[in-house]
Amino acid sequence: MALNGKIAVVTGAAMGIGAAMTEILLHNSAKVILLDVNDSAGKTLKEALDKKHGAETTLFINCDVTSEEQTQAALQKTVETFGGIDILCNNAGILDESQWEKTISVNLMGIVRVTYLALKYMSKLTGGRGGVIVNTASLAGLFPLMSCPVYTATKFGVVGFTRAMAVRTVFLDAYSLTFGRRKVYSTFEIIGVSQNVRDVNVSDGLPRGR
Ligand SMILES: NC(=O)c1ccc[n+]([C@@H]2O[C@H](COP(=O)([O-])OP(=O)(O)OC[C@H]3O[C@@H](n4cnc5c(N)ncnc54)[C@H](O)[C@@H]3O)[C@@H](O)[C@H]2O)c1
Ligand SMILES: CC[C@@H](O)/C=C/C=C\C[C@@H](O)/C=C/C=C/C=C\[C@@H](O)CCCC(=O)O
Repeated sequence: MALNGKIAVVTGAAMGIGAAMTEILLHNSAKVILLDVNDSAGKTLKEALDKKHGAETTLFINCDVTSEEQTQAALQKTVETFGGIDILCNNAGILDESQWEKTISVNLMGIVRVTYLALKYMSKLTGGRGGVIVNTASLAGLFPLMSCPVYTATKFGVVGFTRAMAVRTVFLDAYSLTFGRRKVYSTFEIIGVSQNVRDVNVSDGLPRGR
């Protein structure tokens, strides 16, 4: 996907990997909506990005991905402001074994929540223009870290959810098509593991890899 002109939502964008994703997207002429629960860090980064890339290229929205209401409002404001969503980077995450319920709520439930709410705007099945969803997992989603079992569980969950959604989306797209040859793109990528499901050739209605 060419990034220039695309509208990208990044969760946990105020610092760390999310801030780095934001810089790369802006460097490639995408517009970025930064969602983060840390209001001061988000506003500070927005000020710096305004000077570097121009104020019209970003929007910071204070948003807790554990809140359905805040997430829905942030995505709605994104679409009202920029006209749609092409890219979703589900990046927000914490590592805190002493707060295991919060860890599950942010790392796994947060990604499911933002994905499902964003698909209402992104999916071609509901009037969207399609796009890409990138979920940040971890090596801890591929093999267990004995030092952080709950974090590990959330990241295994992210990997599983992402892989299942990648196949499901292509499958649904394939079945929503009239039979015939048409390219269907659906790419869900995980940091560390890339699950690309694309270029599905639909003939008998069953998706076939290239
Ligand atoms: N740093 C690493 O070594 C590493 C390795 C593998 C995977 N990861 C994953 O990368 C992602 C980012 O990690 P990081 O190292 O940049 O962490 P970080 O702590 O630097 O940044 C995380 C950001 O997410 C935000 N955030 C936390 N809870 C939130 C919530 N409920 N709603 C909205 N925003 C919230 C924080 O405010 C912060 O700005 C995480 O999912 C993490 O699990 C990190
Ligand atoms: C999520 C908040 C962020 O700021 C901190 C992230 C820190 C680590 C993230 C994790 O996804 C990556 C872990 C990778 C570990 C890789 C190899 C060894 O360190 C494994 C050590 C064995 C163990 O700790 O059990």
